[in-house]
Amino acid sequence: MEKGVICYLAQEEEEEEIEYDLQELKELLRNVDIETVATVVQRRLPDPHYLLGPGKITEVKELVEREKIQAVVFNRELSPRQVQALEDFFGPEVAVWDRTQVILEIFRRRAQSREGKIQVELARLTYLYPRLYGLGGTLSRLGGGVGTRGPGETKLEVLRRALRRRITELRRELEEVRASRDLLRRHRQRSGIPVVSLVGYTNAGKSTLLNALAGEGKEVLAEDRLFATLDPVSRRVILPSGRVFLLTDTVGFIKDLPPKLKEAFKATLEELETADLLLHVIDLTSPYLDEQQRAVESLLEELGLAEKPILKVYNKVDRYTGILPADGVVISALKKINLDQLLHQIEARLFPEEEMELFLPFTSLGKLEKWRERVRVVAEEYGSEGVKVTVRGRPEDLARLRVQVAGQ
Ligand SMILES: Nc1nc2c(ncn2[C@@H]2O[C@H](COP(=O)(O)OP(=O)(O)OP(=O)(O)O)[C@@H](O)[C@H]2O)c(=O)[nH]1
Ligand SMILES: [Mg+2]
Repeated sequence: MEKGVICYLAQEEEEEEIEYDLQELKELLRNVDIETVATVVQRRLPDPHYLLGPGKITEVKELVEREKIQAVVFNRELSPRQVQALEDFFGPEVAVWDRTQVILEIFRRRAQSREGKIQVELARLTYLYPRLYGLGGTLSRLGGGVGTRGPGETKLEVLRRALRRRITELRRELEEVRASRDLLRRHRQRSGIPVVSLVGYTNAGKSTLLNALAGEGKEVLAEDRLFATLDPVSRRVILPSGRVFLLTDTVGFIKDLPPKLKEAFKATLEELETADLLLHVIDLTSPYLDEQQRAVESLLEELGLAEKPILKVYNKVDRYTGILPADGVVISALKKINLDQLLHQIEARLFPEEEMELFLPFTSLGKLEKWRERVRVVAEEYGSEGVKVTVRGRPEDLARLRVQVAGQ
């Protein structure tokens, strides 16, 4: 682990929000092997050179030297000029990061599939492009691969051109990958299997739930790290009734996702458009449960998905002792608690019940008995020759009932 200091520039933020942001940024940093040993908060207008004020940033530098800190991390996106100025200020031994860069680095480490890798590289290059002033530490730290060093106008121009070319190339590749995925998706739609997508804040337990529902031998990566999942993964899940649906995992959401990343991950989130049902997985034990829930909801809204049927799934009840929420389903994906109820709810939403009216002569009334488990009688109206019953159940059960019991 490297040592890092977080520099937080606050303006309107309340104390509570600052605390939340700091926690989250610390968590993000843990994912790139940086341990936060100090945080510095300043409330002021952004300084054009150093983001924080000159006095404050000097204090930070003293701290960095005293504590032998290797990384200085800012909560806001730095402009190209600020990166340059800060790198000059702290010297070559110290890495200067902003939040976007941290998230990019996490994504880079996690990307597995072809599509995920392309998306991440695109996002990195797009982030990097305007920052190609000189060639400070940023470029080499971000991996480069487009040249090694050498300031000077011409070299810079060459580099920019190379970058532009690479970006165009990657966009084309991404189109290809997407096209083949569309094909896959169309196959799926034709097969008529309903699709359920897991959404939720990072670390809520989506991948764990996917594993728990899909059964043995088909595990996807689940670990106690943010953004464990970068690529959508689908598994077949069998309902108690024997019906099947596809369950799709997605990358975890996060508050204030940098716009560039949002664009880069569009393909992942596009997957959600074809979902018949979204399972919004919520970590009951998170002290930021409300913020996280809101972050997910507003992102869904931005993506035009707010109208989709959504089932809230409150997870990690095994570690929770507070008041249980009144809506949704409460489960533990890890300890497999209440998963049957969850499946039941999924089934009810994917295959809604219908109502049917039947006329039964008194002599046939007994036949209804053996159907009690599959359909429910919701109304009865007695006449002189028989009963008019209203039953609820799944469409195919109702159809069979009509034939067998009533012969109608
Ligand atoms: N105690 C407890 N821990 C859980 C439960 N479900 C998941 N976890 C833990 O929470 C952590 C995150 O789980 P993941 O399934 O990777 O979370 P995720 O939502 O897929 O995270 P991202 O892929 O980063 O978005 C892991 O350490 C899991 O073991 C649960 O029901 N109870
Ligand atoms: Mg996951």
